[in-house]
Amino acid sequence: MSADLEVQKPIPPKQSYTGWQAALAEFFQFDFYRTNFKTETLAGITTFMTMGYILVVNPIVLSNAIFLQQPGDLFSQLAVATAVAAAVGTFCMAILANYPFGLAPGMGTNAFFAFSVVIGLKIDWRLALSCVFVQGLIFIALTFTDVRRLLIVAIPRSLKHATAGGIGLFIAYIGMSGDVANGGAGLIVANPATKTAFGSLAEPNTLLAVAGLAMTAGLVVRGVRGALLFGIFGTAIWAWLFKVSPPPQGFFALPELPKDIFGQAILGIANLNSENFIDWIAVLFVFLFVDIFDTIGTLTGVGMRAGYIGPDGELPRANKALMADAIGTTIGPIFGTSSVTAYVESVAGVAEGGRTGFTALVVAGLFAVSLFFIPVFKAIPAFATTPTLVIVGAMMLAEVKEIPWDDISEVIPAFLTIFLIPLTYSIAEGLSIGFIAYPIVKTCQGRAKEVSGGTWIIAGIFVIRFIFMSLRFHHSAA
Ligand SMILES: Nc1nc2[nH]cnc2c(=O)[nH]1
Repeated sequence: MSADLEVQKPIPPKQSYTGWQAALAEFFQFDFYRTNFKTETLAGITTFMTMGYILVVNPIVLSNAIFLQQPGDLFSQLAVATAVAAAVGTFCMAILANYPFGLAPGMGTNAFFAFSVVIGLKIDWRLALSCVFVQGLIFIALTFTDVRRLLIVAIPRSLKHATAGGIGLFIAYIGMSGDVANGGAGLIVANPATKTAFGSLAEPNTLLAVAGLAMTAGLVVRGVRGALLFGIFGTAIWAWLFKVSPPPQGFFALPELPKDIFGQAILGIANLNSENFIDWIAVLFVFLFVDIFDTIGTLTGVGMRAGYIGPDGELPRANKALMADAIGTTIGPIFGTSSVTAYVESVAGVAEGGRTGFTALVVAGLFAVSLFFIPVFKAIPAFATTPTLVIVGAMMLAEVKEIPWDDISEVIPAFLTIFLIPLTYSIAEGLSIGFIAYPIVKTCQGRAKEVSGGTWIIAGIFVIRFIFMSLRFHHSAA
């Protein structure tokens, strides 16, 4: 990222720990990454705070589709399923891959699950969960075959930078476009004539999000440690003091075990019959595609920001990171939630200095603990995370400076990727359009030889997928 946007932080000196702290520091390679417990813990809390909204939003989305008598009646069980899936996936990321990435059910696929698959295609929610489960198993198998690592290598370098930049816009868009009715900032709102428009500063959520942004930006530019986290808590406290959103109504609450959903993903396979089989397979491939490319896009984009991607374009330990994601995706539906993915919000912790799996361990621990403190997390309004998401988005966008802007054959695919990731609300869609454009533009310029075999193959698969999707779903997936 560019030096003028970077929050300049001194590199912490090597630490000398003893006992269990030394063992942990060695396991997570603190010396190699020049980090320490304080930085990693702060980073973990920051990432968790920016992701925490999923504990409330995911159950809201899924409870439109997963219910017994009426929508919403399994909300509490879905909240527990969300926390367990996020904790397990993130824990695997910490232990297997030593990366500071938080994982949770993705916001793209949960809406696709609820509105397109269960409500639109009328596939029973148990059967839809079985789809996610089987997709997770295929994901694990693919990781063993090394296919996914090869996919990462096949992404042209300019598209990797473009994905990082696109994620920057995406994360800021997530932060600004949350619905006021759900505690969001409402800075960008839906508009029937123009699709989107500027919200209203007469809305208290919006006004406080803007004030929080000014405060957080002030802290960040002055290089205050923990600025992003202060931004979240500061904005939330203002919201409570000004009675814009209610303060925590309690502290501790025993979680409701997901007894009505647990295991349905496996039992649900029994509902498969000759009538729904084709749709089930089609949905399975959509989940698989979105999950693989969302994860790869996120790992590459956030990995670039954290400085893991070397000049060879490879992400070290990619297969382990992908395996953590695949395990999360396989376990999630057993508890009752849609695919788990590496979260773009992880970049907030990276911006706070988080570099190792210890950051992820803190995130996983907080997700596990959150099971008992749902009232507190429920009280932090989504708009309190807007300042952090916007500032981190600005930091990530700086990645696009690495794109060779004077070479139009690199610029067109890169631009399409940057532009479409936020506007389609999908890293996978933005990346796939860039992938298709890349060989086309290069060939038109007479430079087809510069395109690797892997890029041609993936672009071909994407073309087939788009044709298939438009025939089967009439609209794009998550
Ligand atoms: N990568 C990623 N990050 C997210 N953050 C919120 N939703 C998503 C998602 O679907 N994918």
